[in-house]
Amino acid sequence: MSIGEGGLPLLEIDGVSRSFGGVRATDDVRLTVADGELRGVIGPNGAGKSTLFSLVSGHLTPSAGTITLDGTRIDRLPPHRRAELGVAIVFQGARLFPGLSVLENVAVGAHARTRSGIAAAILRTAGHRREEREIFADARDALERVGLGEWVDAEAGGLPLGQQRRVQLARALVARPRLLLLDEPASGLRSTERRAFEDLVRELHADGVTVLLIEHDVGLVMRLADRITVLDLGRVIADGTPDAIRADPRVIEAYLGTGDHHAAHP
Ligand SMILES: Nc1ncnc2c1ncn2[C@@H]1O[C@H](COP(=O)(O)OP(=O)(O)OP(=O)(O)O)[C@@H](O)[C@H]1O
Repeated sequence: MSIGEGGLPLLEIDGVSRSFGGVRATDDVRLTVADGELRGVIGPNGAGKSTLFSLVSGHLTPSAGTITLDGTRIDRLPPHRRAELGVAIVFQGARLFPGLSVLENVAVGAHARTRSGIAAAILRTAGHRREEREIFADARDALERVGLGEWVDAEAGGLPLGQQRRVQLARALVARPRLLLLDEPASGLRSTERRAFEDLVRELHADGVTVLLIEHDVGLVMRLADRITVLDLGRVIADGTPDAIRADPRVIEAYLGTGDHHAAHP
């Protein structure tokens, strides 16, 4: 049995729909991620993966249905409130502050759990200074964890894309998330960078981090995930272990598609 199976539910997406005009981008999606699980979400172009990701991160709200994190409804909360509750996001594409150091970029990720607020930041109270020291210590730990311990002082914008993606991951980890959302984290990476990133996600998962991974690279998801949910035209068409998904005729049809509604193949 792999990690996460049979664990308590952490994320529950229940009957979630979201339309854009006449298009049902997600349609009655149900998906439960267990604590400690690495769940992959795949599907052809336009299947609703990005929409689902935004519904969990809080950048979109559902037209119907509920999303709960460890029993707390989050589907109406703004992204920063979800972050405070433990949802951390690595968005598609690197979005670092290029002129800041690697360490500073990661320290920004700790914002979700700071307590002393803006006034303290301006007044530089003792509490704030202590908090700042803690944040930078945690940022160093997170960078060690992603293999960038030697790079803390480097300018983030000068790093190769594979390293930048690691900085993003560290930035998400420093907030000590309960759920790590990864949106196409391997996109744009060269094959060696891609394999190294894959190993890193595997290590984090082995350490107990719960991950929801949305990814175009089906092979990568098959290798990493405990379970995979397959979307097609906004609906869940399959949900199971990588082996079960690989053999599922509906999945094969959705990808190799007889219909002309699918623009791409895996
Ligand atoms: N902001 C929007 N406005 C209008 N239509 C949208 C919007 N976002 C998504 N859609 C539509 O919703 C459907 C699902 O799109 P979504 O981007 O979620 O799919 P996807 O699986 O992430 O696709 P891809 O793999 O190509 O990124 C598509 O038909 C898309 O055109």
